[in-house]
Amino acid sequence: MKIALFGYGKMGKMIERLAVERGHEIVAKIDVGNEALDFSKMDVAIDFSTPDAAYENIKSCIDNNVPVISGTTGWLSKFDTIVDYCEENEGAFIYASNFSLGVNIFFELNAYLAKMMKNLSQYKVSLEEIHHTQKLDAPSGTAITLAEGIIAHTDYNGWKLDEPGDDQIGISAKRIGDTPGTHTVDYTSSVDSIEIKHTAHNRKGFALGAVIAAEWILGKTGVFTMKDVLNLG
Ligand SMILES: NC(=O)C1=CN([C@@H]2O[C@H](COP(=O)(O)OP(=O)(O)OC[C@H]3O[C@@H](n4cnc5c(N)ncnc54)[C@H](OP(=O)(O)O)[C@@H]3O)[C@@H](O)[C@H]2O)C=CC1
Ligand SMILES: O=C(O)C1=N[C@H](C(=O)O)C[C@H](O)C1
Repeated sequence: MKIALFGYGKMGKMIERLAVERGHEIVAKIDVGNEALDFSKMDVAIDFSTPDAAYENIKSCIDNNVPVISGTTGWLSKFDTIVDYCEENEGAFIYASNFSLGVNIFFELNAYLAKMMKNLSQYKVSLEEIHHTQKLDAPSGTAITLAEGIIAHTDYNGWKLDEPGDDQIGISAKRIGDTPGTHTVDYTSSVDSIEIKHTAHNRKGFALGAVIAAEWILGKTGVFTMKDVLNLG
């Protein structure tokens, strides 16, 4: 498979390594604008760029009939627009705030726990995410997906960084050293706490998930999720 990498930073380089190990070829490594790109050489594009760049990168892939996988976080105000654009233009697109198998299992566990906690008003939920100091966005995309997973199954009305209202899920975002990504969901009452936690030890799980998603989307049309790719739940 001929893969174009939009974003050749920490994730782009890790994806290159794993993709080549799986027998794929990297035909483009794009770090800035994409004016001179030859889309006809690409079977699939993988975008791990920046919050400012992701929307245009994804749109240009759809415009050129190249299936696109995006893991870039921090651009979700434009997500619905891209979904509509992809459907109108019969493109192929997968976004995931986190491509690792472990986090996608964690998302299922989070939803299951939220359903059990729905009527237990003595417990207040909160989220914590810890990442490396170069991360541009806060809270992390993964923390937002976790919050949305809880909101879908409880009476919480939204989430907020730090100091949440009574009906909001508080998210604490910490930036420490080179931390690849740690997410904790905590339910606390006056007598005890229940915590579930996912810790990434490195970026390999994210990168492998993105390459598997790229292999899966080839030949398909539509907007998909990692739940489709991994056949979870
Ligand atoms: N969904 C998931 O599983 C995961 C998502 N992420 C997300 O992926 C994104 C990238 O993460 P990471 O690799 O760590 O970040 P890096 O900062 O290491 O890499 C981002 C790269 O994008 C480049 N870039 C800037 N502008 C453009 C553009 N217009 N088109 C293409 N590339 C561009 C940057 O180049 P330059 O340095 O020259 O500006 C840089 O090389 C982040 O949003 C992060 O949150 C990260 C890990 C897992
Ligand atoms: O920026 C990162 O590094 C990561 N970003 C994603 C996020 O915002 O959730 C996924 C992972 O946690 C690493």
